[in-house]
Amino acid sequence: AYIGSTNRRQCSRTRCELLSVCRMARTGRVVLVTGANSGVGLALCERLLSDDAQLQLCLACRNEQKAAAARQSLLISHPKAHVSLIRLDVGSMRSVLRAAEEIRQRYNRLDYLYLNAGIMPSPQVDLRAFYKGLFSGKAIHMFSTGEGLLTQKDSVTADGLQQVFATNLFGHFLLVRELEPLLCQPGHSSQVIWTSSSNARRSTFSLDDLQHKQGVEPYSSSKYASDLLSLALNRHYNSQGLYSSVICPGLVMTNLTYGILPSFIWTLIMPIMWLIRIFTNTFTLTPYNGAEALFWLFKQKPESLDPMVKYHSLTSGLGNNYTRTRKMEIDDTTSAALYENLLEMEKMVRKKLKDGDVEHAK
Ligand SMILES: NC(=O)C1=CN([C@@H]2O[C@H](COP(=O)(O)OP(=O)(O)OC[C@H]3O[C@@H](n4cnc5c(N)ncnc54)[C@H](OP(=O)(O)O)[C@@H]3O)[C@@H](O)[C@H]2O)C=CC1
Ligand SMILES: CC(C)=CCC[C@@H](C)[C@H]1CC[C@H]2C3=C(CC[C@]12C)[C@@]1(C)CCC(=O)C[C@@H]1CC3
Repeated sequence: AYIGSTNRRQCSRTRCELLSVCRMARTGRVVLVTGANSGVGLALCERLLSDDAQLQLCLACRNEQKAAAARQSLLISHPKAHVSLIRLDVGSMRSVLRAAEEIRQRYNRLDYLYLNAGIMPSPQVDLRAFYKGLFSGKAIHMFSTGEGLLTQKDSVTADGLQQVFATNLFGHFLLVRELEPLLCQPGHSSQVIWTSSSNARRSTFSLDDLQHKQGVEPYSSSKYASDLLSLALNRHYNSQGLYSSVICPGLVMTNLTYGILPSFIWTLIMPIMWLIRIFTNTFTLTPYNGAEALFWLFKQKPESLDPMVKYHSLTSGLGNNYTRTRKMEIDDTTSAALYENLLEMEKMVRKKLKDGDVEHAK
């Protein structure tokens, strides 16, 4: 379903006016974005500040220098903006707990929590699968999802978790749990927005191997898990005013994709990608375009959102951005089972961290 466009049409004027009235009534909204120092996250911050100068924007990043540079660049275009920094390594559970404590001290509510930080370590492209895919009649599907083309090499974190799982999913889950008091406030609704992917695939995920220790597609598995988890969060927290959604930014040129192919190769094949964009619309290519669905959700009433769909940033052949929904291949039973498993894992991680503190104090 076509649901939005930045190239505004006449018919959407009334809706826009209504939205801006709502916006004025709620100034000073608090927005936290993880992985905000580059790529899609940073482009989102730019777009949010251009839309609402009153925002209290918090960039949650693991690298202080990169975060300070991102803040500086935002302040150059928006000198009066309220932009603060928080140190957060979502792959480290101790860092998540520390950052959450700091956030709870700084703010008394949170309106938007963008769970955007993500990694794809040591990606390998399967060239044979690529050539096969080109002539298989499924080329467009292959280009829009990357299905079957990529494998990654995962590692284990200091917490004993698989790095991709910890970063893309579990650290964010713990963050939501820790920020529950700010997100769930009586008479007030909040949005949690996950940057998922079209690469999320059911077949790469297993409840028996949540962390994807056994496979070679931890990225796809972690993104599918985020789709499931978003549904579970809706089931648990909608009654307390928290609404969760997932988006896909499309294929965007960022540090993540420069890890797949070097940036000069991407530059060389850019004309081919513009051509492919005519057929898929998923080649958003720039971080600004990729942030379209994240920005679109910022402007929606959370109660109107559908927990079963993914919101896709798309860019047409002529370069127009819009957001479109696609039904996800998820179900309540698997989603609830994942949620229960994550709660169990959370208990274990908390205990381990506490025991570690006691041991350290001895
Ligand atoms: N680019 C694409 O084509 C697509 C991207 N996505 C998703 O979009 C999201 C943003 O990625 P994108 O902008 O492309 O890539 P970038 O690499 O530019 O951005 C990723 C961000 O996540 C941060 N990050 C990574 N690990 C951690 C961590 N442990 N703790 C805190 N921050 C961390 C990075 O920080 P640092 O600079 O310190 O590494 C960076 O700011 C990701 O979730 C990705 O999976 C989804 C579909 C397609
Ligand atoms: C001619 C041309 C465009 C070649 C590139 C081939 C592949 C390297 C890409 C085709 C589809 C891409 C894709 C991704 C990575 C690069 C490709 C496999 C992602 C998996 C990157 C991360 C995501 O979250 C989704 C992307 C889907 C499409």
